Amino acid sequence: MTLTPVPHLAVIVVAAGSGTRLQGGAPKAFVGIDDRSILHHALRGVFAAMSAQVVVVVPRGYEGEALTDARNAAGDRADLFTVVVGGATRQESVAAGLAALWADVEIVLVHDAARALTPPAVFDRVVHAVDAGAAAVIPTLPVVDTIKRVDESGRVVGPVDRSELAAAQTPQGFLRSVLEAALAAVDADHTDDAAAVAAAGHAVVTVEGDAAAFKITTGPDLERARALLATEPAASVARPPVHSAPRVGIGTDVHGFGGEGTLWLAGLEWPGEVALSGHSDGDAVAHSIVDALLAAAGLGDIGTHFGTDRPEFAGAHAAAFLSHTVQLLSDAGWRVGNVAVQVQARRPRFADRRIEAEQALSAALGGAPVSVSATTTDGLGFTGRGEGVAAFATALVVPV
Ligand SMILES: Nc1ccn([C@@H]2O[C@H](COP(=O)(O)OP(=O)(O)OP(=O)(O)O)[C@@H](O)[C@H]2O)c(=O)n1
Ligand SMILES: C[C@](O)(CO)[C@H](O)COP(=O)(O)O
Repeated sequence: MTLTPVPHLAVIVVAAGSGTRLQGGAPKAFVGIDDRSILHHALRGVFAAMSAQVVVVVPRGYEGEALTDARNAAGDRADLFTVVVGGATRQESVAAGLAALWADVEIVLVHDAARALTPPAVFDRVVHAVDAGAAAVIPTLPVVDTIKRVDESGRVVGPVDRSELAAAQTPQGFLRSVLEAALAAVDADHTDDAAAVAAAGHAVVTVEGDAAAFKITTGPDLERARALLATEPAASVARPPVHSAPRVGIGTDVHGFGGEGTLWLAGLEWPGEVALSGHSDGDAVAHSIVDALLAAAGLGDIGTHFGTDRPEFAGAHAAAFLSHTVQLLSDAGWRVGNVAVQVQARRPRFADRRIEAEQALSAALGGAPVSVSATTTDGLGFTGRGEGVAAFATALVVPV
């Protein structure tokens, strides 16, 4: 992973456009490329390229979705992003992003979410050019088509010398003071930030862009992005692990006796024992593990993913809960390190089946080590009176 070590740097990701040319059924940044949105892929690229404040500018009403995308892309760098509402034009959205910058930011990049597959190397080139002294830097590609000037009726009125043209991309990089002053003084709506800065009298320099930094504007552009991700995900866009360190989590669960059928606990059936009650099988041991894993990964808790509105988990056993949790973790870039769980119960007696329980839970977690311990509470409390079972779990998750 390339992490550009430039202090006082921020990236504004503008994602507040409506996508009228794409017609994707949602604001463009929230349209899916694969199972992830354009914004998610754009933010993954940004977080892969650098460690900096990231301001995400979105349409009103999409702040929640943007937070989820940003959280998934940022991994353990969630303290670095801010989500703000944009304006009616791209320029207004950039201004909204600028207003949210931390006080110590000196260099700012403005990046289109729509250029979702921009490689980290483009960010590097832009940042290094600003860091080396340029007030304004844009990545460009040469224009490859023959260009004509046409009139309103579509009739060609003359040639254009393409040798003096370049196609502008993003991220565009600026000294913060220069961009802020240019946008404060601007009296026209420009389609990119470099135009506003140039209108304010500053030189704009170019660095090499990249074909993969194309802007998803129309349906065929979206198809191109889909094809790139499907055929060469590693080459077309950086999809690195976004977490840099393991994390721990804690979970507890309690169920009372009084359910129907036989007891299920710690992933095992216990013939002859009274069942626990609950929406599922009442397996407090498995549920505490789910909570510990989700907490470790920052993915909420069991109610977030297995609420009573999920009929498929009614009566479900540990394996269903744990394997789905492993999938949620995997989607967010985590795998299970290990789990330790303690069960407090007068019955059932765990001594003879402790290893069997560890093996069942481990298998449901795809082989991660699970330690199970059990204790009574000397007759104290609801577990001591034999009214129910309590379980306490800790879990370690590690970056994939
Ligand atoms: N009011 C706006 C308009 C555009 N953008 C952002 O600016 C980038 C480039 O704009 P464009 O590709 O033109 O996006 P849209 O305006 O959404 O597309 P269209 O012009 O087809 O409606 C996009 O990431 C878009 O989300 C923005 O943040 N706020
Ligand atoms: C900023 C930009 O992506 C540079 O090419 C572009 O100007 C913005 O998109 P639009 O299609 O011109 O609105």
